[in-house]
Amino acid sequence: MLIIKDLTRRFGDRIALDSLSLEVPRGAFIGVIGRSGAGKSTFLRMVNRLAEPSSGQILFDGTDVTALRGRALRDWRARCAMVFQGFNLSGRLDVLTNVMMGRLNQVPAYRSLLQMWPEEDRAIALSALESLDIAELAAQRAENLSGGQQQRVAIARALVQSPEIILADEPIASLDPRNTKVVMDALARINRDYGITVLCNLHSLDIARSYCTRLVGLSAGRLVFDGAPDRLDEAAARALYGLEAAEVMESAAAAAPTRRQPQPLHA
Ligand SMILES: Nc1ncnc2c1ncn2[C@@H]1O[C@H](COP(=O)(O)OP(=O)(O)OP(=O)(O)O)[C@@H](O)[C@H]1O
Repeated sequence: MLIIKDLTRRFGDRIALDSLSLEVPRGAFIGVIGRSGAGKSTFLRMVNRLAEPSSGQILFDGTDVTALRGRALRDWRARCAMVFQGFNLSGRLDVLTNVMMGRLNQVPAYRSLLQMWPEEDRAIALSALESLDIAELAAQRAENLSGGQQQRVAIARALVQSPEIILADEPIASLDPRNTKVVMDALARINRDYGITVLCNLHSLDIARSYCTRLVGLSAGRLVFDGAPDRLDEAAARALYGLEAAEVMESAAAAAPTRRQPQPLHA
């Protein structure tokens, strides 16, 4: 169980996240929604400790994550893998090496520098690529892939960390609708098949409602909604999206009303 207690982050006078408290059970698929600047990225980055809280606590299975230092902090970062909007791959390296980078926590640094990856890590990386249906891309340079393929490589890299949580920060923001579906289906499948908790920042309410089992809505750093997607009514949408609420609700209603079942990546 991930427990967030009164988590707050200030940047000077500005409060990016304001006393957020949440309990996230294992295996949840949570969509973090809200307008630009609501505090979604700041929240996810603090869970991974890429950003430091100004106050408050993050607990995971009883461990105080906010107090971790050194090796224990590196281990935590391996247990809650991040997936970014911009993929963060090394474009000139091949796909397999990019994925094996996710094993760095388990491999001495000199081995990765010398490209001396243990056979076992190669096998783990290949198997992660297979589970995302992109094993045939293993030898290609990452920069030659489409956005959707690159994001699946980034998800494979997250998977080989054997994480308990995946923190996906706008993973589909730069993708077209087809690749959006491929990437969201991949996250849904990982959540379902491996029981990995997923926290996913999303701009699109339509996508959030289709894929997530619970929505956490932030507005100006404060929690204004926490519940099942079908409980997000017009009043909650107004609290989240202000004047744009009607527009956002309309486009979400026009899309599939029920939670999408993940489809095979290449049906
Ligand atoms: N490093 C920083 N320095 C100063 N202010 C920051 C910094 N990072 C975030 N902020 C501010 O904190 C607030 C929350 O930002 P955050 O990026 O978490 O929002 P968001 O909901 O993820 O937005 P978006 O959807 O546009 O990515 C914003 O007002 C932002 O300007």
